Formats: sequence, structure tokens, C-alpha cells
Amino acid sequence: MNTVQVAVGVIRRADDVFICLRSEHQHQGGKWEFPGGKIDHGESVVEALKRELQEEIGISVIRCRPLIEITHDYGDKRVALLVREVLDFNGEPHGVEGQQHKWCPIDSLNPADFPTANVAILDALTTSK
Ligand SMILES: Nc1nc2c([nH]c(=O)n2[C@H]2C[C@H](O)[C@@H](COP(=O)(O)OP(=O)(O)OP(=O)(O)O)O2)c(=O)[nH]1
Ligand SMILES: [Mg+2]
Repeated sequence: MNTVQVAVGVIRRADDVFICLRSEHQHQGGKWEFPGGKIDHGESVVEALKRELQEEIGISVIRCRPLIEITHDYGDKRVALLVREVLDFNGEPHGVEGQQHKWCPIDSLNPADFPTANVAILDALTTSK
């Protein structure tokens, strides 16, 4: 099975992060996610992150830094999540594709609401606070 490379953005404002609900028909549907998506052939992680965050939540990323990289095998799909913390952006994040979204305090993020691979992201966030 090949590994799908995914650019993921953790958008932080003080003690909150911005998360979106994956639609039921998607892989890991019904779970909350940090916005992002598959890296296209020939694209860098940051290029993909900028494109996906513009398409999905309507913001322009100005500055980001690596947070964590996770590989995870879901059985039906193997993913590499290349997670960047977004430090500065233009625009106000919203659900461009009509998806539910919210700002959520880092302290109240529940790992059970996210895809399994995200546990390591939540850990990284709570330890870097
Ligand atoms: N965006 C995102 N994807 C995640 C997270 N955690 C996690 O396991 N994934 C997995 C689910 C998917 O298998 C893959 C990301 O694919 P995606 O569905 O966002 O890709 P995409 O935006 O290009 O959209 P699509 O064309 O597949 O609809 O990574 C997360 O926090 N955010
Ligand atoms: Mg996506």
C-alpha cells in the first residue's frame, strides 16, 4: 500500500485551535480534523498547505512552522500527516465547502472525536502550550 502524503494545518489563536468536521462520505468521515489535504505531485508541504487552507477555509497562510510528522496505517489507507502550526494568516477561517467548523480550546479537545492518527498531534499541542 502506498502512503498518502497530507499537509495539515493547526491554526492557533491564543489557547484555541480551528477544527472542521469531515463529511460522512470522506475517509474518517464524521471525525473532527485540522484542515488540510493531499499533497499533489511536485508540490512542497507548504505549497500544499497554502492551497488546501485557501480552498477549504479561505485563509492565506503567511507564516508556519513544523509541529510534528506522523505516519499511520488505518488498514484501508496509510497516511503521512505533515503537520504545520500556522502562526500568521490573512482572512477569517470559515467552512468554504459548507463543513461545520469551530474554534476549540486546546484543553477541551477530545482524542475520540479525531482520527486515531491525531492523538500524537493533540499530545504535541498540549505539551507545547
Ligand atoms: N486534513 C486532515 N486529514 C487527516 C487528519 N487526520 C487524519 O488521519 N487525516 C487523514 C484523513 C484522510 O485519509 C487524509 C487527508 O485527506 P483529505 O480528505 O483531507 O484530502 P483532501 O483534502 O485532498 O480531500 P479529498 O480530495 O480526499 O476529499 O488524512 C487531519 O487532522 N486533517
Ligand atoms: Mg481535506
